[in-house]
Amino acid sequence: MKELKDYKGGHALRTFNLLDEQYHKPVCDMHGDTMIEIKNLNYQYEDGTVALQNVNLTINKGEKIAIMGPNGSGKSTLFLCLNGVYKPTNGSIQVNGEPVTYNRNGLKKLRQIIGIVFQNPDNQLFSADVFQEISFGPMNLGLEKEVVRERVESVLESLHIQHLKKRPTHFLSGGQKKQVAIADILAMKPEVILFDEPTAALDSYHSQLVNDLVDELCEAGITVIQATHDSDYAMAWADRIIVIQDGKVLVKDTPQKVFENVELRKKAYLEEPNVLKMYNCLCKANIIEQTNNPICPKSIDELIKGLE
Ligand SMILES: Nc1ncnc2c1ncn2[C@@H]1O[C@H](COP(=O)(O)OP(=O)(O)OP(=O)(O)O)[C@@H](O)[C@H]1O
Repeated sequence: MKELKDYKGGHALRTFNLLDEQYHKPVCDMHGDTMIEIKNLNYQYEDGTVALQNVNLTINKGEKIAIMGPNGSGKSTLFLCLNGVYKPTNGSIQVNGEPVTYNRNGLKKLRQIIGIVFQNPDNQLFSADVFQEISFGPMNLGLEKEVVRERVESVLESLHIQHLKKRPTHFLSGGQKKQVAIADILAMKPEVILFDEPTAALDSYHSQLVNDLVDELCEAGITVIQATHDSDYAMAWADRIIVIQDGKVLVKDTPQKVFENVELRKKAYLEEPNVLKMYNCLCKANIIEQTNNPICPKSIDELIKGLE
């Protein structure tokens, strides 16, 4: 069993036990194996709104993907298609090489593989108390009561929220609801987790908790796809950024390539990451020689280390 680092200040998620029966996949270099293949995906809402148009994407196992784009560009709709809440109007989605089927069994199988943490936890939590809430998914999988209990306890412990176990879900604070919504999904042990703006409405302490958890999941080999408006975070965290606008994929590339494209940033209302601003200033002042260092580091920490 591999254990991850203890968290700064000892306050956060403690260790997340990897490679126990928690996850199916061992920690290894899984990049390169296709996890999700989306072909010509279109989605139109009942009122006629076309939310996704001709989306083509390949997402590899273990990849860290940030989905960015202005409000209303189609990020949440894409997530809901990936989790089978919406059936594409046209096009197809393959997961682990198999096309998604929209009957009961097909959707059950899909949701075991792909979990979604909704932007607003009130759309996700519906059980009377936290224990019941987190048990719901594993119970639905038909697991033994004792196995379900163990899974719930383990997830509560990993997230450091054992104290919430008996609390009514509707009395929880926004940050606590978000943690329980994440626990819901972890208890299902998915291979892919979709986080729809996971730190929106969280204070900096709880944002850090969520970001630390995401890092642990990635280290465990889970494929994580996050919708975010935070350029600094996406620059530092993502392997690739997919930019969506008006339901279409504008670009899918490394964070550096995406953010260095000034036209694209303007078009998609993406903020310039601070590290890139600083890098450009240092290049202009000849403190960094751009010819020798043509790629902007992903974070200010890395940039400073490079100057030492
Ligand atoms: N239930 C619905 N019925 C009709 N149109 C919808 C519905 N839900 C979303 N839309 C529309 O679909 C488009 C894409 O919305 P979506 O929520 O996917 O965008 P988003 O990129 O996630 O936005 P945000 O960054 O604001 O969360 C928008 O034009 C939105 O108004």
